[in-house]
Amino acid sequence: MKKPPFYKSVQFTIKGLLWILRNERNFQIEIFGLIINLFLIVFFGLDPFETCLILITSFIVLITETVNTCIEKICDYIQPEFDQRIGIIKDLAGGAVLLSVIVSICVGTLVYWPYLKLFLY
Ligand SMILES: Nc1ncnc2c1ncn2[C@@H]1O[C@H](COP(=O)(O)OP(=O)(O)OP(=O)(O)O)[C@@H](O)[C@H]1O
Repeated sequence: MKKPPFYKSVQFTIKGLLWILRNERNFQIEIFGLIINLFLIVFFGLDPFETCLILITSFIVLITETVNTCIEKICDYIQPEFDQRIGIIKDLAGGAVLLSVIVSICVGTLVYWPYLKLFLY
């Protein structure tokens, strides 16, 4: 198959991201989380290092969710019936999302806590 031009490849990837945004509830929730983080970054005036930490961990969650959805789609395509091996593959992919969410909560707590303390007391 002939390789599409670069701008076409970019169009395909944007199509993929729009698809996941329209169809996957977890991805929508995580995008909402990113929007809240963007608001908090501006509200608390985080420094560049803290901003990078929050953005990197937020995007790691979105990336793992995208890969998880991709793995689920492949699994459903190759084995629509119940299969224990498919079950463990999907559980592992879901586990990767959970790990990324845990690290983003830890980083978020460490970064925001000093600002929250100042804001509350
Ligand atoms: N074909 C299958 N065979 C065996 N177990 C399956 C199969 N499909 C799904 N499962 C089990 O059900 C769980 C949920 O799978 P499903 O495809 O519904 O993902 P989901 O609910 O959309 O997950 P996520 O919230 O991560 O998007 C899997 O983690 C797995 O344990």
